[in-house]
Amino acid sequence: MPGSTLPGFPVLSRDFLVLDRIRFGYREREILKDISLRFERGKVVALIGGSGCGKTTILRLIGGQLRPQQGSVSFDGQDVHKLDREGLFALRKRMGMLYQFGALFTDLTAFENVAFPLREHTDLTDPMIRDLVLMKLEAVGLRGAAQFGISQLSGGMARRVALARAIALDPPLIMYDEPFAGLDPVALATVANLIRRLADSLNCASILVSHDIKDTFAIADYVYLLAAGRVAAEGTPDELRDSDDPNVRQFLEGDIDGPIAFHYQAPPLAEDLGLKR
Ligand SMILES: Nc1ncnc2c1ncn2[C@@H]1O[C@H](COP(=O)(O)OP(=O)(O)OP(=O)(O)O)[C@@H](O)[C@H]1O
Repeated sequence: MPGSTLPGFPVLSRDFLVLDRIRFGYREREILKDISLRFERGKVVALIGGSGCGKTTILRLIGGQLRPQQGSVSFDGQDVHKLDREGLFALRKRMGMLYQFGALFTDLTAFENVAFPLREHTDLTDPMIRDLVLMKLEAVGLRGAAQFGISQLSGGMARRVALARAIALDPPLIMYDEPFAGLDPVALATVANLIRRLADSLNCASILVSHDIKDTFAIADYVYLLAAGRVAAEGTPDELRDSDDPNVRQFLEGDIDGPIAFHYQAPPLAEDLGLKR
């Protein structure tokens, strides 16, 4: 029964997380005009698009930090923007988030960083928390670094600790906002590989926001290319690579000239310089 929302039936397949005809603007500035996206468990879905096209905004709409002016976000059968405070709190526990540059607590050890959400959101005993933390650190290959301070970790290791923290509560959804930023090629490939492995082993829906096309395409099952507030193209990495769509070609080839605008929306230059009569 695909997409069932009957009580007791888990929401299946492509309907696990659905953004339906979302329109959103910050005050009068419209960022998303008409965005529909679907995500399923066990799949890595990439959101790509030029800087400022609204990728992070979409993650914040999914997490309920922002409210769309039109359209809806349905997460595991629940309308995110119809939940009350407690409902939202419970929902966010089910969404793991890996922020750009990891955002770890620098005064805590790797172990304590991963333990933090468990202490915050569960009543588990200390021995249980200890075992869970060690298992999460093991999953990212860093059990041996559990007692390291954050300053003792390399950039790639810190990102992996942040990943262990993001999966501490076994979320069915993980959102990655620029997880590769600032990593060297080897650390980047390690983190990319982990994102893929975690999607497979935890069967979680994974949303990957990244500018790194090569590594994103290597692990993604499906890709949405956003431009001008809409989905400009979508498909598997292979389909997009073979696409003749000018938006796709411009983005994949990094051309300055093309349908994706270089200029942030502004009044005519002459007007700003006071030259307009
Ligand atoms: N709190 C805010 N108030 C007003 N405008 C905002 C706010 N946050 C973001 N914006 C604007 O909304 C647009 C989309 O921002 P967003 O961060 O979602 O883009 P993005 O695609 O994630 O960009 P990047 O790839 O550079 O991280 C940008 O033009 C940004 O300036």
